[in-house]
Amino acid sequence: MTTETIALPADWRDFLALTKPRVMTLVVFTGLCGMLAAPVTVHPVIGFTAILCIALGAGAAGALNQWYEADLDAKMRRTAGRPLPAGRMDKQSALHFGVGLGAFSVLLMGLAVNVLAGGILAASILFYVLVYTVWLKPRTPQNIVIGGAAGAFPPLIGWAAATGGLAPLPVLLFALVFLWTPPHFWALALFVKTDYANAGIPMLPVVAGERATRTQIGLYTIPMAVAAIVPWPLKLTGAIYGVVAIVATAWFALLALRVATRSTQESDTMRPEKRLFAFSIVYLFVLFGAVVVDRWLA
Ligand code: HEM
Ligand SMILES: CC(C)=CCC/C(C)=C/CC/C(C)=C/COP(=O)(O)OP(=O)(O)O
Repeated sequence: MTTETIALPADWRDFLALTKPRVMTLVVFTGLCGMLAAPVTVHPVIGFTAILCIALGAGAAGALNQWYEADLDAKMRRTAGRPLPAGRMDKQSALHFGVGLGAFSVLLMGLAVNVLAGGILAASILFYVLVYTVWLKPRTPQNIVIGGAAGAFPPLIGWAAATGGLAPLPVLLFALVFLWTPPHFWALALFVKTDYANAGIPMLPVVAGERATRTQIGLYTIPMAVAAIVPWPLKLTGAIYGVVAIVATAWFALLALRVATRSTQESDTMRPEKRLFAFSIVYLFVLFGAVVVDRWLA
């Protein structure tokens, strides 16, 4: 009899889980909206290929992140059930899958769509894996501020895929996701703080405490709101987007203000923090959807 853990064979669901499919839906949506916001008509085959490449590239980034962090993921309740820490997949398969998928997505984007879109896709995968996952995440609570740039690239990739160039609107959309990431993540970090502390990851609530994290959430919401609303006065979008952005941003700001100004009791349920985190996701879907509706209806 042996006491060794026998790894169960991974099936397609485990490979899908490696790509972090739920997070990636929003990544792909922002890329799609970046593409549809551009003032050109994209050939459907090129458009479909570009979106497929963003999805595969983002999936590759997620797989390489999980390959590198298998030991850390095993220490956190939220992530312990993932294919690698749960022993359903060996690390080499995850590495091969991530590298293969990433190379394929970048090559396909570069060859079938254009070199700029392929180049930014490659940069976002490398940024997420090397700059965020390997370098910053284990070292500094500013990890997600700088590393978060990786997740902000898709609107630029979508726009570049459609036009072969860049313009002020996708740059502002990049800024919006970039400035949105700290309130999005730190709201969650407040209620999964113990997980990060157990795994020894220096996330802001663990290192600087809850009070400082709440203040930072409030502070980042201000430039985020500016980036969200400013495309309208700059005439980069029309009034449909402007009104949606103002209403949704006001709502976001109220939830963020509640989180920023509150003191937490030990037994607290963290409801305002959970609401801000949940709304942060709806917020980006709504704003990016509004950019496209505005472009096509106005
Ligand atoms: C460094 C930046 C970011 C960090 C550290 C971060 C972290 C997280 C974490 C830990 C979760 C918890 C759920 C899970 O384990 O899947 C989550 C959920 C989510 N994140 Fe982020 N995130 C970041 C940036 C982004 C970006 C750029 C997007 C999309 C544009 C995004 C979209 C989402 C979505 C849609 C969910 C909900 C997933 C679900 O329903 O399970 N995140 N994020
Ligand atoms: C187009 C392209 C390549 C995009 C890259 C996508 C990207 C950077 C998404 C960022 C979102 C994300 C899952 C962060 C969490 O990482 P984490 O390691 O802190 O979360 P975890 O603890 O759940 O693993």
